[in-house]
Amino acid sequence: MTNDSLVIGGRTFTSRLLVGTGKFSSNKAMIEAMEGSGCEIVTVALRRVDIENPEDSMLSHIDRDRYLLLPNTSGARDAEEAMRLARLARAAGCEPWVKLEVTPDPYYLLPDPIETLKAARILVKEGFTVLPYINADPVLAKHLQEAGTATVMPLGAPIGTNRGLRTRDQIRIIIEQAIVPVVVDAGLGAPSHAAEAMEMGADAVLVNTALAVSPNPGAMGAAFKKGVQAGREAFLAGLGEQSQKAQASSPLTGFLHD
Ligand SMILES: CC(=O)[C@@H](O)[C@H](O)COP(=O)(O)O
Repeated sequence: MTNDSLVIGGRTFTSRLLVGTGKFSSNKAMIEAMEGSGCEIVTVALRRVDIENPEDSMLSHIDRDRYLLLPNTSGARDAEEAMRLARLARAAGCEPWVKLEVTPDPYYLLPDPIETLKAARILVKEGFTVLPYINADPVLAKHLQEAGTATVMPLGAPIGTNRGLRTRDQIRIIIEQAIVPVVVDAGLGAPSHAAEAMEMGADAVLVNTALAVSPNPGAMGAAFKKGVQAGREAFLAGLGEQSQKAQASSPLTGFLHD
């Protein structure tokens, strides 16, 4: 497929699969997953790394000429904390891009819509390219886009649950109304989940846990890559409508367009 690039914040990407770097058993496993997936954007939790230290044991493994490092504010419990982390990353020389996550509830890790919107408005004004992680709420997604976020990132299911597209109907509305790329993030536990999101018209997906917990992260990354590509190609090709009633596959009349 040609000329089907993903544009986020004015930058063009070939891959529609973003990868998270948490929970891997080793840096080697993380790199294998990244390479297998063909991703171009990797997100890193600012709380887990020493962003100011190029020798940081995890960061030093990521080739920044090859991957765009997308700092995330995972662990932030309110807007202030998230903004502090984002500014810290920029001050340390990272690109002014941030995956904005505000998750006050440690049990379900569901994002706080009010604090996320508050932080997004301020960070956009400060010149950040903001990619907010949200529950699959179409009204919130609209507010964020109006505030100038570069994407919206609705969750398929809570982080780390591998439960797939539990929020399917809401994501469908977000996609229908979106004016920025929709990146389905979190809970995608199998390549088929990623394919389903892409078939619906999502612009990209972000996956971490499914790769990190696989005994073979490189192969799982490659499997997700294929799932994303297949879903995208099916979306562009145009899927048939679903119906309740059976419709014969071999009608007795001639070709539809004779
Ligand atoms: C790494 C990251 O950004 C996660 O917060 C993200 O939401 C991924 O979720 P999964 O681990 O469920 O793939």
